[in-house]
Amino acid sequence: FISRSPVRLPPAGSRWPILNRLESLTKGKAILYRVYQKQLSDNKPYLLRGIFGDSIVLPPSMLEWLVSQPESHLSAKSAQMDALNIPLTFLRAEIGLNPVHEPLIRRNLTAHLDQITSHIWDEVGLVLEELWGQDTEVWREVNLDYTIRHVVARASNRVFVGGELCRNNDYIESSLRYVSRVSACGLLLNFFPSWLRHYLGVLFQIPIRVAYSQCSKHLLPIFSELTGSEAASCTHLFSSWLVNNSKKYPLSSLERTPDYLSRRIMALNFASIHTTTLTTCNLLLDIFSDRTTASLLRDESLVSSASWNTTWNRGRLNQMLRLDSALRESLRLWGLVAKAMSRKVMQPAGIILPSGQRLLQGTTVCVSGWGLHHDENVHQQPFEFIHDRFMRRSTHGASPSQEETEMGTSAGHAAAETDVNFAAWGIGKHACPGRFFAVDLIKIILIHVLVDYEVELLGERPENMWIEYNVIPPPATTVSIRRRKLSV
Ligand code: HEM
Repeated sequence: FISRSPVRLPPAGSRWPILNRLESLTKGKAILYRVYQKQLSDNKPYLLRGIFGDSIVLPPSMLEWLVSQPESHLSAKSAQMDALNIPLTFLRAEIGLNPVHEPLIRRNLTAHLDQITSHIWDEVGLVLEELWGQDTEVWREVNLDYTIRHVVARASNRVFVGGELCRNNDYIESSLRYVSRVSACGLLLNFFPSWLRHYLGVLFQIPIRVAYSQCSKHLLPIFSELTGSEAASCTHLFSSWLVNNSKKYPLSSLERTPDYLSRRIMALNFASIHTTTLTTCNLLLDIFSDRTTASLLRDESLVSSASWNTTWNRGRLNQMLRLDSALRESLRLWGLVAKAMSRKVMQPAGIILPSGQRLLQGTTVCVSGWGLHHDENVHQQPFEFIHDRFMRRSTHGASPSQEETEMGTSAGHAAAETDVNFAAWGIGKHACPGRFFAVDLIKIILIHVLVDYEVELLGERPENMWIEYNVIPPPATTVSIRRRKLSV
C-alpha cells in the first residue's frame, strides 16, 4: 500500500511544536538517541523539530535508500545551501550552485597529498612553535580551540594559497573571522521565517562582507597574477589548479575573475577550518584524558620517527595504525554529524519513502548519526573511547602489504573510509571530498603534539556541548603544555 497523500509523522519529542523546538536546544542528544532506539524496533520515520529548522529522521534501514536517491529527487546541495543560507552568507550564490572546487578537491588535492605532506609537516611545526612556544621549563596554559584553529587555518592555506600568504597574520585572522561569521549568520538566519530571511540577510551580510574584503585584499593580487600568466605554474597549490582548470569547467567569464576565484578559496576555508579544528580538538581531548592511550600513541610516533627519519609521505602516515584508529574512534564518538546526511525533497510531487509515506517538496530528511554511531548492536561499549577499536590487521597478526599500507586500505577501517555504520564523512557520492586531506593534516598535528610537547593529562574528558542537534568540544577548554627537551 502506497499512500499518495502526506502522512503525519510521529514527533520525535514532545507533542507541542514549540516545546519541542526549545527542548532541542538542550536535549538534542537525548532526542536523537531515543528516536534511533525506537526506530530499531518500529522502523518508522519521525518528525524532528529544531530551533534551526525541522527535518524527518529516517530509520537506519532506509539509509541505503537515502544514499541511492538521485540529486534531482533528494538533494544534498540544496540541503547544505538551506542549512547555512549559502546564497546569502557566501555573498555569491554561484559559489554554492556551481561547486567546481569539489572535483578539484577530489582529483587534484587528493592526488597530490603525497607531495604536500612534507609542506604541511613543516607548516604545522612552525605554527605550533609560535603558538605553544619553545620553553622546555615552564608549563603554560593554552586554549585548545583557539590555537588548533590557527594551526589548521595556516596549514590548509599553505596548500590553498602558498607559504607566503599563509604566514600573513592579517590574512589568517580575516579568514577565521569570515568563516565564523558565515556559520553564525547562516545559523541565526534560520530563526526567522524564510520570507524574512532575504531582507534580514542584507543586514547579516555586513560583517561577512567586511571580513571578505579584508581577505580579498590579499587574495586578489594572487589571482590577478595567476590569471594573467599563460599557465599557473605551481603544481602544489589549490589556487593554481583553480586557475588552470577554470576553462575546463563550465564557468562563466564572471566566475573566472579574480574576485570569484578568491571567493572559492574562502569557500574551501569554510569547508575545512571548522570541521578539521573541532575534530582535532575532540581527538586531543580523548587522547589526553587517558594516560595509557597517550603513551601508546606517543610510542607509535617515536617508532615512526626512528624508522622514517625525515621522510614525510602518505606511506608513513598510513603506517600509524594506532593513530588512524584513534581518529576514527573519536569521529565515531563525537562526529559532527549527529544529524547526518541531510537531503531536501526536490520533486514537485514530493517523494515516496520505502515505507509508503509521501514527503512534500521542500522537506528535509536525515538519519540519526548519533544513534548510528552509538548503536550497541554495532559497537560494544558504544559510549567509551577505545582508541584501537578500528585498528587494522597488522596488530592482530599478519602485516599489511606495502601497497595496502600506502593506500591505507589494509583490512579493518581506515579513518577516511566511509561505510554504512559510519556517517562522519557522509556516505555515497556526497561523502566529504576533503577527508583524505583532513585525515593527513590531523595526524600531522597529533604527531607534532605527541613528539614535541608534554601535555598534562586531563583529570577527565571535558563534556562536549550540545547546541540543538550539533555537538562540539567546549571552546573554552585549556590544556597545560611545555616543549619537550630534546633527548641527546
Ligand atoms: C575532519 C574534517 C572534516 C569533516 C568531519 C567533514 C565532514 C563532512 C561531511 C559530514 C560532509 C557532508 C556529507 C554528506 O552530506 O553526505 C562534508 C561535505 C563536504 N566537505 Fe568535508 N569534512 C571535513 C573536512 C573537509 C575539508 C578539509 C574540505 C576541503 C578541503 C572539505 C570539503 C567538503 C565539501 C566540498 C563537501 C561537500 C561535498 C558534496 O556535497 O558533494 N571537508 N564534509
